[in-house]
Amino acid sequence: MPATCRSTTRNCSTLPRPTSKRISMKKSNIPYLKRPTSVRQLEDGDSTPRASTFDVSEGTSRQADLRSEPVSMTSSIVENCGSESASPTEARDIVSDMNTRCRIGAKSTVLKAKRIRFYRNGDQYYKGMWYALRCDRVKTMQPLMEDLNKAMCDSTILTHGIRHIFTIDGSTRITDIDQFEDNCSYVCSSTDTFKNMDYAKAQEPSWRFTLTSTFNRYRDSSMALNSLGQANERTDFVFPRIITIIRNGVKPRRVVRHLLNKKTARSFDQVLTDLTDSVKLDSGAIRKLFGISGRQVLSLEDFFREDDVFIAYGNERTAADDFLVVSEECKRVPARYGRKQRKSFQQRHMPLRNESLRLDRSGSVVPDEQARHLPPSLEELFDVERLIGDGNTALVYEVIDKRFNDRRALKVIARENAYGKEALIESELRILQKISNDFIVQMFEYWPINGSFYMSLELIRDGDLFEHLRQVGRIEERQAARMIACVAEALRYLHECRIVHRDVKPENLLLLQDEHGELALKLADFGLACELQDDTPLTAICGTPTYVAPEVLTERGYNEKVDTWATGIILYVILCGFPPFQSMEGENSQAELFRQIATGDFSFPSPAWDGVSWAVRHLIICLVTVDPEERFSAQNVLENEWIKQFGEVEQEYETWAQFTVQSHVPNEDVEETDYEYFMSRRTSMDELSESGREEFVFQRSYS
Ligand SMILES: Nc1ncnc2c1ncn2[C@@H]1O[C@H](COP(=O)(O)OP(=O)(O)OP(=O)(O)O)[C@@H](O)[C@H]1O
Repeated sequence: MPATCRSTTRNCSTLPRPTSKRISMKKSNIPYLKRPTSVRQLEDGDSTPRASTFDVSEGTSRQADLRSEPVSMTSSIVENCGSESASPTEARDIVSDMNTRCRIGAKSTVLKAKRIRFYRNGDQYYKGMWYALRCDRVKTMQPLMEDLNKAMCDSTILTHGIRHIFTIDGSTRITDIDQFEDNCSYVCSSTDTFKNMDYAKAQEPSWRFTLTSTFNRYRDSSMALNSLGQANERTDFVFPRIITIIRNGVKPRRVVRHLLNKKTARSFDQVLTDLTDSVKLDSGAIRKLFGISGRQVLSLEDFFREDDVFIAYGNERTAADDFLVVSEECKRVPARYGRKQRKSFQQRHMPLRNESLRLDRSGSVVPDEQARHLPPSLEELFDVERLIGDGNTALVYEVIDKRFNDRRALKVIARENAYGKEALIESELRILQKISNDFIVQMFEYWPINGSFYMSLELIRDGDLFEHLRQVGRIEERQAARMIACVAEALRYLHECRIVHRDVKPENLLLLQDEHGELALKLADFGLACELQDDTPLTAICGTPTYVAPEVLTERGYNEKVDTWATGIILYVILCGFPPFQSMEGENSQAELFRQIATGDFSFPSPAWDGVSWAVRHLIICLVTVDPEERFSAQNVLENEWIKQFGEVEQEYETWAQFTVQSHVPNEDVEETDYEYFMSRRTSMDELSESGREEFVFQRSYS
């Protein structure tokens, strides 16, 4: 062995993990050789791998190298390797690799390989695989087939293995190794039927018409239709709809919510691309989608049928078990899946805890025990007492801060949930650091540790407004006025600071007793909050369906007024126990819900609203106003007579309010029973809020 090789071996084996090894190999104009498939094989004395594969997908620069230079060994690899660092295992592999190359260099100096590209029969999405065929090593078809089978087949692609190889035009079947020509492309197939297509024009799945299981059947029509272009795709059936995508894999699986509407669903292609980005399958692009009912998604319209929960696959196989939603996944999947169905929904009721729609903060499932285990540096500071809150992305614990012997809330966003959302979490932290107000939950400290985030917050002991409502059913006007004043105070402060909360809802309003023993509220969860820049309207679609403002859905651009819309919805809900906008289960509930929100069409049905003042109805109308310009601001709320008088206004004001409300809501069906109201409005729980558990239904009496 030449001296250079020996010294290389010694240097490489002592080096830690590489950072630039691959780059230096490229610089040396050596084609990018994959590590020999088996180190053992080399150590056993078979000093040269039969052939090395070149995966085109690994980078264009490598392909360029491959095409421009013949396979040869130069001492520059050896020298470059000496400047690298490698982990012990990797270093051993590198050494074997280098040894192999050096010995090759020593023995034969020049190795000429044929550079051949292999495609998969009928796979328009496969960019091909380069293969360096050294005829002195691969003398028959059998070892070549073995290599190709290893590199190109799996349980879903070419499942029967490669049995036939064709020239790129299908004119000839290759039966002898000598038939391969340098710089030519070939097609590998399991069957003897060649599929004629333009293999060189490989592209990522375009998703227009077909997916893999029906792939072959539809391929030709798909390609023909693709050429018609996106403009021809029908979208007249598109309406605002939230779909839930479950990533296939080990349970509990990642669950992602996605809003479809005219803007986000212009084409099947666009939806699949967006879903690929947010679902992040290990295997790359989404290639198959099935509705939870088992129906495969083959077109844009399939997203708007009865299924709104889908399982996403790349190249993985489907299994019946994938369609069963386990309990840890249920909290992010609409209630009707995996939970007991409600038998009756004849009365309107409070929604289930509402999940925020945050396209860019879709969470994953992290078991409580996992998040409960604090890192050592925090274990020194806190004793965890109990879990007090379970949000979309965070778990909140009551803890004792040992430094001050004081109770705090510790909000934990586990790494699994924080992954990819760091910027948003940091924005939440930035905003929380900036603000301080009596009506907002205070953050004291925070720690980003190993990808997880921990926030020490003011502890609010009496739970949240949602749970309170669940217990009491409805809140009387005097109390409601105090509560809404708290919300308005918090919002006035935030809006003055040019901050929009974007997720005001009962679940994010924490309860405490003020110094007079009255219930007060503090606003929490700034996970969706953002700062307004100049007068630029916000456009990101987020919020919670029951409370979301129409301008968010219609994507006209919005500002801080989305928070006062939500305040109006909350005021309505706390006074009667159900939200103003609801849609009927069994129909396309979200579409109906969003349609109602967009039109702002609601009323005060009897008997739930009997006995509720006209003054507060007037305030609700001023808040639940479709035009944000016309809608009350937080300041307007604080100046409102009903708020200022704690729900007990003068008769004169009440008479004026009655006149104004009745002229605004001329067709109010004051005589309706709940059931009649329900049927006439064709409303029910929206997809996110519908109750799958009886205990979440308000036990209200309308006497
Ligand atoms: N400071 C606090 N004191 C007491 N309980 C709290 C506190 N902060 C949050 N909680 C409880 O924990 C729950 C979840 O907290 P939070 O809403 O901040 O989590 P999240 O995952 O960011 O929420 P979301 O589901 O809206 O994304 C709240 O609904 C509330 O019940």
